[in-house]
Amino acid sequence: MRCCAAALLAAQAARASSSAYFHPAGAPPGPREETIPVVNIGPYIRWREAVDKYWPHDGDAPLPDECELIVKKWGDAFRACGFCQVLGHGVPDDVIAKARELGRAFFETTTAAARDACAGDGGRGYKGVGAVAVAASGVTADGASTIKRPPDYASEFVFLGDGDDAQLPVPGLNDALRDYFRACRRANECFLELTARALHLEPSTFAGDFEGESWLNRLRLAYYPSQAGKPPGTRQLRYGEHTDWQCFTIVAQDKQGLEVEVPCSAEAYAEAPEDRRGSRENSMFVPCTPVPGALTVNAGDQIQILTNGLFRSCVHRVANPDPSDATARLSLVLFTGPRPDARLAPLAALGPPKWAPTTSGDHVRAKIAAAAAE
Ligand SMILES: O=C(O)CCC(=O)C(=O)O
Ligand SMILES: [Fe+2]
Repeated sequence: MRCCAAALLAAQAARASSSAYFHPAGAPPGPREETIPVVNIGPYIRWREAVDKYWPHDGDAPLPDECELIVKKWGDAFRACGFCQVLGHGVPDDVIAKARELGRAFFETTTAAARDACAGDGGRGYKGVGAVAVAASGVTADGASTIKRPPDYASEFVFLGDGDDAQLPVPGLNDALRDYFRACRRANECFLELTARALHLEPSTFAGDFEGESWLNRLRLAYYPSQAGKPPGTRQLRYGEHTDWQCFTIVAQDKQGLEVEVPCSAEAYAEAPEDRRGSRENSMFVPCTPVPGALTVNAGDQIQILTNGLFRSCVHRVANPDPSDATARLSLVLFTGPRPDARLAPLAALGPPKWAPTTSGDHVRAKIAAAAAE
C-alpha cells in the first residue's frame, strides 16, 4: 500500500515538474480556448476590389450586409482578445509555402558562420539562440506583463522588405521573402480599413501613415530549434511573454505553441495550472492553434494606443513543445508599422486620450533596446 502511494506521489511529482516546462499531451481544452475567433474576410476583399474597378460614382459605395458582418466580427475579435485567425486574407498559399521552405533552409542547411554573416544592427538580421529575451521588453502600454524570463530558445532572421539587400546564403530566399512581404502588406491595408470601419471612422483613417517604405514593417523568421531530448532551462520558453510593438502582426504558424493571455473567471484562474496562469489575476494563457489556411493576426501596442485602448494588444508567448513532438517550429511573423515619424497618439474621435503622444519609431526603438539579452 505504502509502495503504491509512494509510486503515485512520484508520478504526480514527475507530472508536476514536467508541466512546468511542457504542456501535457492531449490536455483538455482550457475554459476559454474557443475565444481566439476565426474571421473569413474574403468577401470583404472581393467587394473592395470590385468597388475599385467598377463603382462609377463619387462618394462611398454602400457596404453589403455580408461585409458589415465581417466588420463587426473584426471589431469584436480585437476588442475581446486582440487576436484573430484570418481566412480569405488574399496572401497566396504558394507565396507562404515558398517563404516557409526557403526560410527553413536558412536555419537548417547553412553553416553557423554563414548565418552569423547575416547579423544586422538594431532590429534587423540574424540572431542566434540566446541573443533575445523578449519578456524583458517590459510592461505594455497598459502595464500588462511583469513575467521575467531567461533568453528565449529561439533564433531569428529579421528582413526589412524591398529596401533590404541582405546577402542571404540561400538562393531565392530574398525574393521569396519580398513576395511574402508585399502580399502581407496588401492584406494589412484591408485590416486597417476594417479597423477604421469597426470604430465608425473614415475607412482611410490609417492609410496615409502606412504609405511608402518603413523599417517598422519587419518580417521576423522565427525559428525554434528542436528540443527533442533537450529540456529547456529553468523558466525558459521558446519565446517569452510580450506584446507586439507595432500595429498589426501577421503570423504564418506551422505548428502549435503560440499562446495568448485572455481574461478568465476567478474560478477558471483558481483551477488553472500554475504555468497557464496569466501575469494578471483572472487571466490565463490559451493555445492559439494554427487553423489550416488562416493567418493569425494580432493587434500590437500601436493599434492599442491609436484606438485609445478599444483594440487590445494582448500578452502572448510561444510555449515549449510537448516532448512527444519537440521538433523545430518556424513562424513567419510580419510586424506592420507606419512611418517611424508618424505621430503615435489616441485618435481624437475616440475619447479622452489614455496615452501621451510619441512617435512610432521612438516606441519601437525603446522596445528593441529593452529586449536585447544582457
Ligand atoms: O512564433 C510565433 O508564432 C509568434 C512569435 C511572436 O509572438 C513574435 O515574433 O512576436
Ligand atoms: Fe509577438
